[in-house]
Amino acid sequence: MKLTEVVITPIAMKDPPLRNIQGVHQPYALRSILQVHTDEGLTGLGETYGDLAILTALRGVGPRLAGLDPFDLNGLERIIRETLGSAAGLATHGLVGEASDEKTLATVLSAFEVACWDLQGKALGRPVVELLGGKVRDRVPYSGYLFFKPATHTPDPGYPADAWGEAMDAEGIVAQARRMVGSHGFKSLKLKGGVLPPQDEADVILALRDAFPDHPLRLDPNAGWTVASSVAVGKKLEGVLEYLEDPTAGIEGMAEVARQVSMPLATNMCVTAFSHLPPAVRVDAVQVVLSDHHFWGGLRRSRELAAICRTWGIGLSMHSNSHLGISLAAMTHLAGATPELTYDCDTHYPYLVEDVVQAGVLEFIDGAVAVPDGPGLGVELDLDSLGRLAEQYEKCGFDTRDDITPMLAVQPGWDPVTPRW
Ligand SMILES: O=C([O-])C(=O)C[C@H](O)[C@@H](O)C(=O)[O-]
Ligand SMILES: [Mg+2]
Repeated sequence: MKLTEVVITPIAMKDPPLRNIQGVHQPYALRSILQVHTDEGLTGLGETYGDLAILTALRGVGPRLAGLDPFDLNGLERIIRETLGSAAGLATHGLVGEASDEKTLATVLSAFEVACWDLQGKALGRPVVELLGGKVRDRVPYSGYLFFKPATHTPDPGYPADAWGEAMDAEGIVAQARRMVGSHGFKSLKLKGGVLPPQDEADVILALRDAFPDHPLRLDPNAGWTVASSVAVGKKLEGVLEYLEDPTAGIEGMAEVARQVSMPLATNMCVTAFSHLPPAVRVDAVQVVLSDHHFWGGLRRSRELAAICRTWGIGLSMHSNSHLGISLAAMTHLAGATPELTYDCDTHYPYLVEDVVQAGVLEFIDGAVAVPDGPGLGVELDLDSLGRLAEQYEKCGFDTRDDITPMLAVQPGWDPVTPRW
């Protein structure tokens, strides 16, 4: 089997005004959807960031893949490395640490690698989870991801407001959590912080603890705090959080906090590439790494990350950005075959109101998604929906994620500086 043609479609999907340290989500989140065709009539699917820089890099690689065997993942990496050359070092959005050549390569590789896994599974009539070694769990548990948010976007994007309403205080977040748990059955909760002053966010966590006495809780201010603030919150929430995620910036800063608080520290910001692991291990900066196949280089490399974490006694969790069903399917196959993943994975999926894959395969029951059992990723592209979201991309007026500009519309003069507190 040989690859013949790659079709890359940028899409825009409606996204609620979710707040974070960098500001607020734009009314549309951008993704790139890959269809990788073969001479045997099979099509492999991939999904990654939709930012123009990544889209351009993907488009540069696509035509170079003609003739490649989708089982030749080393060959895939070689071609991508050669093609990117000095185009590496592109900025990736989404609060996942600094850009680097290593990360650009990993991001571009991942998008095509997942499509190749999909093709391999389709060719063999086997789900991807079996190609990764088989299921270690039938259902993958996800955590309910809570966000501070206003009720509507500013300015009005011209479509009806999302169904979640405002959540800018403890009462709003507890109500959002009740709704998340009620509709999806999540058994753990993560609060995106970096929005209110740290002690207020700690109080929101305490309110969640009262409302959900048995749910493991996480708080993630995306490196918005100083070491001193991080330690103060860490002490206040001792015994309350299952982990504190990226309270402060950098390996050294995280190590300083880790020395003074009792709960594990987790990251998807200071350890986001293999080269970050040795310095982080040396100073015991993080006790949990959030994997993310989109920027760690795909499913194979995510398994390598899992092995390194196992070796060094580091816990493994999973990060997400706003994503569609192809990504959720890939995350679920990967987690389904990765025993080291002992924490519930993150997902933004409950905020999604439109998808490019058929309904009914990826459902949250008791907070978990069953590993799809169809060949490959087990999801099919809905071409009508893809066309509609592609049209939305053309009209939406964005080609790159930017949380700062819409925040300035909400609050003129707002200062994006970090650490903020
Ligand atoms: O765990 C994280 O750091 C994230 O999920 C990063 C994302 O960019 C999130 O903060 C968001 O979507 O606003
Ligand atoms: Mg995080």
